[in-house]
Amino acid sequence: MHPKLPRAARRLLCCGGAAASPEEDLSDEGRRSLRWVFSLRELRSATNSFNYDNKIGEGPLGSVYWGQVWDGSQIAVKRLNNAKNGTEAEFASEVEILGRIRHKNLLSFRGYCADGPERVLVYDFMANSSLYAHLHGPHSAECLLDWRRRASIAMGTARALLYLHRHATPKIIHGSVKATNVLLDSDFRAHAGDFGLARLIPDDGTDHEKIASSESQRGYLAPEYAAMSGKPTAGCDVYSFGIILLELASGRRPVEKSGSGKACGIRSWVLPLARQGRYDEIADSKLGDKFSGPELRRMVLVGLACTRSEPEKRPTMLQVVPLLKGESKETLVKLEREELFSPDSTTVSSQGTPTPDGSTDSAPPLKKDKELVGA
Ligand SMILES: Nc1ncnc2c1ncn2[C@@H]1O[C@H](COP(=O)(O)OP(=O)(O)OP(=O)(O)O)[C@@H](O)[C@H]1O
Repeated sequence: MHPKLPRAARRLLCCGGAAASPEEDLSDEGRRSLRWVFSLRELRSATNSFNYDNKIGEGPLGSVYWGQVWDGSQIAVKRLNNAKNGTEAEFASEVEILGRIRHKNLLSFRGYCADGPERVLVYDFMANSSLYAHLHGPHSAECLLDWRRRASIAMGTARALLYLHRHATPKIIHGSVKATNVLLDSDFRAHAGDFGLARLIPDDGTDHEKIASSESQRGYLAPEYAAMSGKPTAGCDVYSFGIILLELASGRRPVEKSGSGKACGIRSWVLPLARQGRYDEIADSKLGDKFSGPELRRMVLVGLACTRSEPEKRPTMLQVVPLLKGESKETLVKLEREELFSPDSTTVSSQGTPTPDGSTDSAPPLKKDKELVGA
């Protein structure tokens, strides 16, 4: 499995003046001042020629390989199937824009390779794989996600999205928020991955469609997305994030088959239990009784608010962060009243047809953060 170490990654540019040594670069992911361009040869060497044994994942846009570079550090290499038809320089300039977007809860770019038809992105390798792997995948039996870790993953992912929506330059709609894109480092800190990839794939809709219809995206798409011709909004990110909150609290998948064999959205499953105050039954059984009741209730309520059918009724990430922290107690009480006790808020619409997420909401909207509505 161990690939040969490549000779050296070439230093491309140094932001902010002072040149840092590679050691400094690697010791502080969040404030790394160097970025790198990798040659195809180096990446082949790092991944044992994109060997099948090195493959750690596959998404609609390409395959991800584990690799090791000249200094022994580990990388995740995403080889894109179908990057935008542009020159190497155009691709490089888009990647460099994304490379400047840094936050402790975003997956760090280490570099890229644009060589002939090859377009490859290089990221820090996350030792604990993805949230998906721990909740539903190969690591789920190990039960490594205790309540503290789940709460920290929720908050870390919320902070990453808030940063992308409000503070990054340019502001970015993630567009593919889901458990496979929440990567976990050796301390189980969340790093949102795959942000900004819409800038690198063709605008013709094919790849956006591929992402939307991929198995790993199932259950995360906001109901309004279908009408948006592949251009998600901040509200879509909020919806997908809400699904992640419900997953973290309950351990359920975004969509599961019910006893009768019908697909049941996680929101439709959680909502009636929350209405009856049966939060203990919502809680992932793997947690046993080792969770904070008030925090779980908060996570569920915020998750329900984020997954309202009507985008204008969802909170923004700016509102979500203090809500999750427990800082907006009054808003949470209001939200609970609106979400759970609104007379019109049923799991089936008045026509008797389930809505895309299995519920309808008619509670009055929260006060909106203008900058983000429809961003
Ligand atoms: N930096 C990383 N460190 C460790 N594992 C990673 C890293 N990036 C991706 N992976 C693994 O590879 C898997 C596939 O990632 P990838 O982003 O290609 O697919 P996806 O999330 O299913 O789809 P999409 O391309 O729409 O995001 C992830 O779920 C994760 O297990």
